[in-house]
Amino acid sequence: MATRAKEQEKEECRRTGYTYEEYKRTADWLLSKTKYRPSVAVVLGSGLGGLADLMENPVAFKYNDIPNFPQSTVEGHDGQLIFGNLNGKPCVCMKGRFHMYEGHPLWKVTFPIRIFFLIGVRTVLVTNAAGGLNNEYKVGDLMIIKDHINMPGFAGQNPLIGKNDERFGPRFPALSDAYDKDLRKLVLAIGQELGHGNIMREGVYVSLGGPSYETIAECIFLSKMGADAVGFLVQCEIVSVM
Ligand SMILES: O=P(O)(O)O[C@H]1O[C@H](CO)[C@@H](O)[C@H]1O
Ligand SMILES: Nc1nc2[nH]cnc2c(=O)[nH]1
Repeated sequence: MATRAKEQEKEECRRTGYTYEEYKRTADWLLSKTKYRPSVAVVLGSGLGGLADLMENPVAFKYNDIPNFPQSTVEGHDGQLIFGNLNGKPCVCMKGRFHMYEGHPLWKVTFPIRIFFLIGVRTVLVTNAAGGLNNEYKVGDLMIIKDHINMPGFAGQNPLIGKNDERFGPRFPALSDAYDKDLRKLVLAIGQELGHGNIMREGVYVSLGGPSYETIAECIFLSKMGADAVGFLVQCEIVSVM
């Protein structure tokens, strides 16, 4: 690797985040390239990228082309940010997300959420492929997250570590209502209306760092702790802006 690139990588590792101006630069770049001004963002996890193909009049940006944007390295995560209309409503979709196990620090994993905030998004729907822990769940069930257990947080890994910028939220955000009650009710009601009531669940998501999946002993432990499903870091995306 060239010396300059190496130096840049080291510098990135030393950081705990971008400056507000750096986030703003990315947000302004996107706003200058599209006329869409979405208030809703959807993060599409493994196997769920197909939703972006339903967007009308899409305007797509490869993550590589967006200033400061991290790169997707996981199979099935396309690495595109797509603006367009979903059912007539302007939305922005992330086709592919970032994970800690790819080597990204958490402030980079959550980078797009701060960009969404700066472009005017106020509702974020986060999706992900997770492992079921609740014995009553079946393969293919859809669980709405009502609360989470942040295991990496117990070990000092949190996207909010570092100097706090109040423009993104308080130093100590309360998480007793991290997942909007009305939105959860709405998703359940729509699921039922569409005839999917039999696969709809509401539960607690526990996040681990990955990439190795859980042992049987770990699944028993996580389930006893109160978790219904397990995956690799979704909730940290939620808390990066409060
Ligand atoms: O939907 P995504 O974000 O890819 O998440 C799930 O899928 C990947 C592999 O199973 C893991 O990252 C897991 O958390
Ligand atoms: N951590 C984790 N992620 C998953 N994604 C899909 N299945 C699983 C699983 O069993 N565990």
